[in-house]
Amino acid sequence: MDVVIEVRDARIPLATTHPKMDSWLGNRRRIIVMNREDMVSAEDRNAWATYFSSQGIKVMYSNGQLGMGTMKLGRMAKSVASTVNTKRREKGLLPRPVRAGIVGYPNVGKSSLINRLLKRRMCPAAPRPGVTRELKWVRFGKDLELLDSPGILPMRISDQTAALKLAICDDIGERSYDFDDVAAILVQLLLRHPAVGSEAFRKRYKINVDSDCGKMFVTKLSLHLFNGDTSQAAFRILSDFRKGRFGWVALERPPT
Ligand SMILES: Nc1nc2c(ncn2[C@@H]2O[C@H](COP(=O)(O)OP(=O)(O)OP(=O)(O)O)[C@@H](O)[C@H]2O)c(=O)[nH]1
Repeated sequence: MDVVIEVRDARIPLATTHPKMDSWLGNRRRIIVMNREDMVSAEDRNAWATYFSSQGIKVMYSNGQLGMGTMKLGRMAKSVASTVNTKRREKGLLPRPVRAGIVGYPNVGKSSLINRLLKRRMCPAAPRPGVTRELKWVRFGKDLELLDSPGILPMRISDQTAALKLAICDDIGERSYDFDDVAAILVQLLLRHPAVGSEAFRKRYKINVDSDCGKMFVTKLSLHLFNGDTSQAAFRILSDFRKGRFGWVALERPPT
């Protein structure tokens, strides 16, 4: 690969980068794509753009579902890797297409981005993690080749908070977590979130939040709506968050 396009979930840009990514990159150029731009606020987008530019990292936003940002991504990949062909020409070799590898965690939108860029359904995309199962090169025009890859996760996610955020954002398979626990943590995160808070919960579910304990709220909601079935209550909270019913908010802010 001449350039690595690392796709992240804009709601959790830190939890969706592989801890070994920097060492794998070596001298390769990298573009970070913050996909799911529609699922965060303009304020979140600006904060992260400022953070990455202060680190000298090229970053762009995209919406893999609607195709926003994909043409820019194609152009950016070609320009970032243009030195490949300059070097080939110097050696008397014919130019070849730039090879861009698209990598990232499961379900962040890699295949959707490629399909949108190619305007064809070349790579399977679905609303669940683990759909892409093999490496696949696809050609875009005469001077760019893209490699779609299966979502990669560390063998063990040592950072439990990151693991919980992946579960909240549906970026890891449902079988690997407990809905009740994950929903309880989500409640806690949203109660503390400046753009959400307890009022959003009161309005949505017509019950008061008595404490900042997420588990207590899941239990209370289960009694209010689901005859005490906490799994159903947990599922409702998670799916409301994923549908933007608490507003489109990022769960991570740039480090200060
Ligand atoms: N709202 C929204 N949904 C998106 C966006 N990009 C992709 N999706 C949806 O997210 C789901 C996952 O997208 P995929 O393209 O299959 O993700 P992937 O990274 O290739 O997933 P794996 O095959 O598991 O590695 C699909 O239902 C897409 O329609 C986006 O920018 N916004």
